[in-house]
Amino acid sequence: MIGFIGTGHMGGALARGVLAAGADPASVVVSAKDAQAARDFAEETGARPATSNTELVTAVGDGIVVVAVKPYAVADVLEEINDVARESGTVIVSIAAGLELATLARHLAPGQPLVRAMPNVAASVRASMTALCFSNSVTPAQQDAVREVFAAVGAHITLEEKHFSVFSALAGCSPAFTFTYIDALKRAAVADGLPAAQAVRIAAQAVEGAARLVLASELSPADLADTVQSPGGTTVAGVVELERAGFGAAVVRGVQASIDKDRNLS
Ligand SMILES: NC(=O)C1=CN([C@@H]2O[C@H](COP(=O)(O)OP(=O)(O)OC[C@H]3O[C@@H](n4cnc5c(N)ncnc54)[C@H](OP(=O)(O)O)[C@@H]3O)[C@@H](O)[C@H]2O)C=CC1
Ligand SMILES: O=C(O)[C@@H]1CCC=N1
Repeated sequence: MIGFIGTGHMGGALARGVLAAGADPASVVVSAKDAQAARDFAEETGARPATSNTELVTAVGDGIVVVAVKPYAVADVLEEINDVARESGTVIVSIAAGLELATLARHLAPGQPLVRAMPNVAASVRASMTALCFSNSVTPAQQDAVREVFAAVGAHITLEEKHFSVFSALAGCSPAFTFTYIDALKRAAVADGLPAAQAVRIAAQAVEGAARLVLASELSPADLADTVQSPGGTTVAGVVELERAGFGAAVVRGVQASIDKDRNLS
C-alpha cells in the first residue's frame, strides 16, 4: 500500500505516475486538506480517498506514506500522524524542499523509518529525476520498496543529504526554468509568424531530443553544442547573441538563487 498526503502539483503528479505505471488503484490512498479535494482526485484517477491523514496512515499500515504538503505544513502533518505511524511501522517519505531528516525526525517517534526525497513534476509522465536519502532506521527491504515507487515514476539516485539543495535546484526547480525557456522559444517563433501551439510542440520536441542526446552521448554538452555550430552559420550567430545577453550567467544565478532559498528553508 502507498499513501499520498497532499494531491496538489507534486503529490498528484506522483500518484498519477504510480498509477500510470500499473499500480492497483485500490492500493493507492490519497488525502488532502479538504476531504472533497481528495475525493475529486480519487474519482478522477481511481485511487482510494481517505477522509483524514490518520485514516490514510491506518489504511497504509507498514507500507509507504508520501507527505506532499508545503514545507510549512509538514510539521503539523507529521505530528498528526505520529501515533498511528509509530504503531503501524509506516515508512514516511517527505518530499518537502529544504527540510532535513533531522528536522523531520523531531516530529516523529525515535526509530520511525524516514526518507527524504526530491522528485520533480515530470513524475506524472513517469520522467522524474528523484533523489533519495534514507535515515538509519529504514531497513534494506524498505529502501527497496521506496526505490521501486520512485523507479515507477522516472529515474532516481541515492544522494548524500548535504547535496539536496543543489539537487533540488537542478532537478526539482529546473523544470520551471525549462518551461520558461520553452515559452521564450515559443514567443520568438510567434513573433516571426508561427502559430503558438505549433511553436510549443516544435520547441518541446527539440528540448526533449537535445536532453536525450546528452544522456545517450559520451560528448559533453559543450562539445555537443559544437556539433550544431557550423563556422559562420546560423546557430553560432544565435549562441553568440544569447551569451551577449547573459544567458549562461543568468542560468547560474537562477540555480544559485534556488539553492540559497532551499538552504534557508531548513
Ligand atoms: N511542485 C513541485 O514541482 C515540487 C514540489 N515539491 C514539494 O512538494 C510539496 C508539495 O508542493 P506542491 O505539490 O507544489 O503544493 P500544492 O500546494 O500544489 O499541494 C499541496 C497539497 O497539500 C495538501 N495539504 C495541505 N495541508 C494539508 C494537511 N494538513 N493535510 C493533508 N493535506 C494537506 C493540499 O490539500 P488541498 O488541495 O485540500 O488544499 C494540497 O493537496 C512541497 O513540500 C514542495 O517543496 C518537491 C519537488 C517538486
Ligand atoms: O519551489 C517549490 O516549492 C518546489 C521545491 C522544488 C521544486 N518546486
